[in-house]
Amino acid sequence: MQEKTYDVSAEVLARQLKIALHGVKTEDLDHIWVAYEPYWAIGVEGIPAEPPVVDQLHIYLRSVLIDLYGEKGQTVPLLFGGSVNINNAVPYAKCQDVDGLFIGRSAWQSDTFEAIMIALEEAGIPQR
Ligand SMILES: O=C[C@H](O)COP(=O)(O)O
Repeated sequence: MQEKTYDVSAEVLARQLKIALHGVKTEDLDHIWVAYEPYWAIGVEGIPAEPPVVDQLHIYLRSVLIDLYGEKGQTVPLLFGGSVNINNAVPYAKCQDVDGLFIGRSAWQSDTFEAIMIALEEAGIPQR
C-alpha cells in the first residue's frame, strides 16, 4: 500500500517494466503482452483502482514502451487486472491504453463473467 499512498507507482512501474522486458528485442514484440495489476488491487483484500488512476498509469506504461521501442511500443497489448468486476470493467476498458482486462474472481463463475462480457459488448468495446 505504501506505493499507492506515496504516489510512486509510476516510477515503480517503469522500473518493473524495464526489468521484465530486459533482453526483449523489437522484433520479438509481436509475441509480448503486458498485464499490469497493482498488488493492492488484487484479491479479496484488494482495493479496486479508480479508473482515472488506471488511465494515467496505462498512458505512462505506453510511454515507457515507446521510450524502449519507439513506435513499435504502440503495438504491445496492455491488459489491466485486479478486482475487475461488473462495476468497473467498462470504465477500465474505456481507458486510452487499456487493451484488455485480466479478470480473476469475476471469471470464476460463468454468470459474473458473462455479465462483464455483455456489458463490454453493450458499451461497444470490441472483443477478440
Ligand atoms: O488472476 C487474476 C488477478 O490476479 C486478479 O484477481 P482478482 O480479479 O480476483 O483481484
